[in-house]
Amino acid sequence: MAKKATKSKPKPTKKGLSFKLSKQNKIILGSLLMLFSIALFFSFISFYFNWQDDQSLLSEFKDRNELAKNLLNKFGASISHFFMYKGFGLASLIFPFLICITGIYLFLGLPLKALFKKWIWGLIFVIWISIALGFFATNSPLLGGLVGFEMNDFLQDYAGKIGVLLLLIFGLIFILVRLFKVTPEGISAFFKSRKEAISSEFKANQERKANSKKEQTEQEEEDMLIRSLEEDSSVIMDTYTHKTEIPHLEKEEDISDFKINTSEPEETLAMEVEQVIEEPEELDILANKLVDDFGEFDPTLELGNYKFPTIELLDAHGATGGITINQEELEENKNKIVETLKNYKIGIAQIKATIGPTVTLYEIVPEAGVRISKIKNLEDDIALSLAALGIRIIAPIPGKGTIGIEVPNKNASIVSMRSVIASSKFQKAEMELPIAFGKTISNETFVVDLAKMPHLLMAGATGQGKSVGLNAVLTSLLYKKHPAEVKFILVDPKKVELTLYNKIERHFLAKLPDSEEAIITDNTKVIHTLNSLCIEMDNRYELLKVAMVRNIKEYNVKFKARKLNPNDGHKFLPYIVLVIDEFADLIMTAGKEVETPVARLAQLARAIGIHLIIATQRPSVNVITGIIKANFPARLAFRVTSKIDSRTILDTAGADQLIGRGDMLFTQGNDVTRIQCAFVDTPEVGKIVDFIGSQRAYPDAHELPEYVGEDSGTSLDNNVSERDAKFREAAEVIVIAQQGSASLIQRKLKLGYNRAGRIIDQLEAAGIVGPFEGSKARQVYVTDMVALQQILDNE
Ligand SMILES: Nc1ncnc2c1ncn2[C@@H]1O[C@H](COP(=O)(O)OP(=O)(O)OP(=O)(O)O)[C@@H](O)[C@H]1O
Repeated sequence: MAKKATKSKPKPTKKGLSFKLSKQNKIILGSLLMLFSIALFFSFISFYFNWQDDQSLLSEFKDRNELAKNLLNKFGASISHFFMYKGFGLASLIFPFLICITGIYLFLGLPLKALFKKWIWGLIFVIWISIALGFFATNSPLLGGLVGFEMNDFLQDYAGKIGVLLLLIFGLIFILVRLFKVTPEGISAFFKSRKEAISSEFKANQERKANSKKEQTEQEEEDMLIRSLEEDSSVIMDTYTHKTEIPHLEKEEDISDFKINTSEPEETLAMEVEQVIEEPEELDILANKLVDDFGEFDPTLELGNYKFPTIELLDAHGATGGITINQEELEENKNKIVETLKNYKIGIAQIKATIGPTVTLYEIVPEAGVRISKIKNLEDDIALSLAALGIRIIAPIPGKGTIGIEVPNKNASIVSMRSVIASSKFQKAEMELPIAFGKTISNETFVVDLAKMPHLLMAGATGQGKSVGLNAVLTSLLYKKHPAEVKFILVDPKKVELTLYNKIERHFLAKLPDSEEAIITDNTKVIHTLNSLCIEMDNRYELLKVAMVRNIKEYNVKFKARKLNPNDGHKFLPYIVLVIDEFADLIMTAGKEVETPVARLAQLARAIGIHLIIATQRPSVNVITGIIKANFPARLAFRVTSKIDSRTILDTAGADQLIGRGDMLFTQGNDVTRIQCAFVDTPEVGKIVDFIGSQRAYPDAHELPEYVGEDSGTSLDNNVSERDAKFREAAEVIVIAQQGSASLIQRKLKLGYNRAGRIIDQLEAAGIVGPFEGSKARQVYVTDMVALQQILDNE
């Protein structure tokens, strides 16, 4: 018994040790334990058949001439004698299992915490079985071992036979309830579960498993019992003869051991709760199975052979050797800056130059006590003395504590699209919609994610590089994205800038269902398209809501993992990039009809993957209205003609001092970055679209939802019964305001744009408002409420 106590104690020691073991050592120790458990198992089994013959050899262990019959010879005979005879009898068979499991845990490097629990339960089982067998199989004490026999003896001295029986029953209940979680409800649920739905059937399965485990152990016990009964008579003899020789057992110790063991399961219960937490994941099993069977959904599969454009399609534009530094020019500019500042009594402590593709940045650290505003005020004077256009003073440079003076290089070098596309920064960019704009003043490739912007406002006077900038954006996306992942909607009122992209209509463009051309050049169609995009946005939001995700990225991940059923309307959602060139022209002709859906899209479309790029020549306040500006945090300015225009677009001056030809300022909120836009020529774009266009395409351009517009009033019929329920209210709003616009109805009556549009049509048909007049609001034909009342009453 004393030995038993030492046997149960090493476990925590082993556990503590294993934390220090290296992986290799764990594998070695694990294998050793597994093999040892096998040896133990076979020697135990063998012991039952040969113990009588081998017993006499135990004292002659060292004698090599004596051989035992046990499968593992004298070692097997001795260790089995110790465990089975002097220990726990048949219950000792649990030890090889426990040792084997320990070996497996170590071998596989599994956490040893759960193992501890197994050992505790294993020991409880060993003791309970040993006492139970000692109690019931009094005729064959070998079944319960010496421990079972002595424990019974001891307990019966105090509690009598009935007391021990009750104790055993209590032990059994304890094991069933704590380990197998058997409850009266559980038992009845088990029988009912076959008739219940699949979820409860799962629970029933667990119980069934638990029950079958129980049956298995009982079966084993029975088998062993039968086998031992066959050897019955001789066992009694020997056991009794030995009884008198049994050394005194340290019963107190054993009992206290038991107490420790029974108190441990309290801790292990908490771990069982974890299994319950895992259950909700069952919901994903179907999706995981689908992924296992068919792999993740691949949106690019339909155009599986699509080849991305190659870098050779782009020109190097002579800029092969990088920037050539003109030392003389640098020195000259530096001297001029120092002199000019000296004239105004501003001393310089330090000066440093960073050479960019178009401009060189001179960073100045002024002497102590010089006011920054003084230098900033001298901007024009410094520009004059440097005799250069495009001087920009940044005082101070954010995060640096220096003052920057940007001076244009005499010979600006072109930043080719090829160089920025080939840059590792762009190639390795893990962004949703990466755009390589060009290079910064410190000659770094500037790459941003359109999906994060999430919309872009571009402005610049004519001929300053806007169209090239738009092409750079589109080219970047064409080089990085598969046709399944992004779709463009191109609005080009000038009809010449973006026509080239017609060739990739069936790959990359999206259009309205009834339109022939994908590139939109007429204003009415722009309004239809914008409204159609609003419908698409609402549809996408609905899909996201059903899928319980927050944005398009999560939605597509879920869809790819086959967790969303296409039969429920789910589909892979490509990003949609709407590009509007000459937005000013559009606002001038269509006014609110354009502004409202654009503002709506800009406000809401970020999460569902619709991104807007709006370019304008005239960044005046009536083009870039407050509502549009507020929703376009990312702004890009090429050279503009006035400080006011610069303020309108960037909220700061500076864009008026740029030098043109792709020199631009970009801001995404606070900092303004000066960038030289990458240059991509029309022939290069031509080559790229030819390359893509010559490949297999989708049957048609990506189709946008249908939108029924409100443009022509000629075919409207004045059917009173089909009027909108809010018709009268809308008419009153229009007459009171004397302004016939759909957006007014939308705002006042809190209606969707489409419904407001339909009401306007009905008002036109009823003769209350005039026809569509582009940017202007419709004329209101009814002057006051009395007249309106008469019209409506006479109908
Ligand atoms: N990034 C650049 N690098 C070098 N040169 C450029 C760059 N961008 C534009 N240019 C030069 O400026 C010219 C005009 O550019 P672009 O056609 O893009 O101007 P724009 O602003 O679109 O003019 P518009 O508004 O009249 O269409 C180009 O033909 C080219 O020579």
